[in-house]
Amino acid sequence: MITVENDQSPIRASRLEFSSFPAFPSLSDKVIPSQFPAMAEASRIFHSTLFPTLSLQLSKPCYNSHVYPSLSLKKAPRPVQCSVSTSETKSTSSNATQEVPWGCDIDSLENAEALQKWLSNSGLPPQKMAIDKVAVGERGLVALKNIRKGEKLLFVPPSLFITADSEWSSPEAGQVLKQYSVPDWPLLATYLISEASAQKSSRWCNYISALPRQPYSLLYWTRAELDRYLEASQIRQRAIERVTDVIGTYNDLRLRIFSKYPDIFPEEVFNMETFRWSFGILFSRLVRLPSMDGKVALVPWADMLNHSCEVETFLDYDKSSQGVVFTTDRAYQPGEQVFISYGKKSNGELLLSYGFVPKEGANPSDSVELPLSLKKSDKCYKEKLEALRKHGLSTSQCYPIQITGWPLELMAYAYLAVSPPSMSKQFDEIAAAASNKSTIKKDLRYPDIEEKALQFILDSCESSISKYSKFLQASGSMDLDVTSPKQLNRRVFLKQLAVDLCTSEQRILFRAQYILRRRLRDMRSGELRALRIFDGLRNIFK
Ligand SMILES: C[S@@+](CC[C@H](N)C(=O)[O-])C[C@H]1O[C@@H](n2cnc3c(N)ncnc32)[C@H](O)[C@@H]1O
Repeated sequence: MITVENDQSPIRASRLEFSSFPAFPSLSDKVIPSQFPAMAEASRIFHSTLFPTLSLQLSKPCYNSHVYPSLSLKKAPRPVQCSVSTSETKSTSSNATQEVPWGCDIDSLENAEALQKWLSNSGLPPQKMAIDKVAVGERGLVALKNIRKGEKLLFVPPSLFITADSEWSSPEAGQVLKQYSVPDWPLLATYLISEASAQKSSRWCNYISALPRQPYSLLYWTRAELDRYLEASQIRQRAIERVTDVIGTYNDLRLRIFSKYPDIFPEEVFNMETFRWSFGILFSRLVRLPSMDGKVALVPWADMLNHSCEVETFLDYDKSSQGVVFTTDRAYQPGEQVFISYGKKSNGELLLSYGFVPKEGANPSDSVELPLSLKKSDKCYKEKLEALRKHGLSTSQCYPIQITGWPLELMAYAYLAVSPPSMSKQFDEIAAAASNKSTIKKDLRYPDIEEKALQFILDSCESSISKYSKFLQASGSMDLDVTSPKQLNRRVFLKQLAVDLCTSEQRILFRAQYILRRRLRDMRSGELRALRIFDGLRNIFK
């Protein structure tokens, strides 16, 4: 989705309290306005609606993989099994080459003119921008006139939104899905395929023809590509989970609904490839509109805007003008590309949903997931695990680190990991502080084990850093083993994205490593000084 309610993203930590380097104060519960509701929300949909079993599949839960309440299909209370092979199966290996028979290549302006014409005939007011080829994002909206800072733009009326309430070209298909109370995301994914297959008889024909034939997102990376290029990054696991969710969603729809109505949902049209496409479109273009009670919608025209980490303006429904708008936070001159923000997302999240990585250092919201684990050899392993489980956590947790700090929950987890048996009475309190769900005081201090806790985080950072270094060193010689030029181009492109991501994630870890080493050095030299003073005093008294 185009804009995400980033802090509430299902994928990313919600409501983390960050402690910043070097003083560790906490910034808590900063809620950021949402625009392109993207990927994050999708995962919430999967986990919370159709597929109650999915969240249980995570063997190594990331920090908030479990935050979504579960709702289920009214007519299908039985849990759904999603079987996804983690090897390079047909469904994942062939996805790089298979394309749907609609949409277009976005490196050209094919179909863009027809889209603009259709939009103005369908109620889009005259615009100060037009679709054009751009340096960032291939196609985008470019200013036709001077645009002032603080100006409202777009005004896309609700009649042009695609929502869960939109009319179907095939009313029977819509009725069946409503009868099964299919949640918004799978419903919209099915709707898009249904309308695309209706071609000219769909009112969205011009819109669909201008959508990318193959949206950029990690949904289109094969399992082998994820393993090869993203081994060092936790985003690999998130991408696998997302692919699993999409395949599970499709299988669930097929088993429960499509197979019962083969005339309405023929497999030639409603299949894994078309669902990969429609979910790819939703992940990269769906908008969540806070001023419409969080309704999700595809908003033609608005979804031609590309993201910039430097702007802080989001799409939303404007009640006074009754349309989707955004307010510019800077001026634009004719010919300049106009940007919005897709939300405060890390580079990994941008790659996951939108298929791009911002330039190094350009994203102030960038973060990296640091995995932490309890040691199996810990004398209190069982007790600690119990305390963690009680608070919805596991022996392995990922916490996001930013260039400016890390969440207080991470420090709490580290305290728990290094706490000795004599602290067993505090395990519960510490585990609660390590969870983003609990509201208890997070800023714990245990001076006796602080050094050990910091060393534990440092060790985890260094172990992650070495994985990134290994990949980055090896990446230079990768990919020379392909035979076709097309395959080579694709690999070089994916590898570059992975190198950019890994470089940015490693950079954050280097910063954390520096801060941790400095703190440990200061603590140790302080201890040494105290010891010397103590020895000095002892000698005097002798
Ligand atoms: C909502 S669409 C924006 C319109 C899109 N460029 C098009 O031609 O259809 C989101 C997609 O635009 C591209 N995009 C957006 N912002 C970008 C950026 N800053 N850098 C590179 N690609 C970007 C990505 O392909 C992303 O999946």
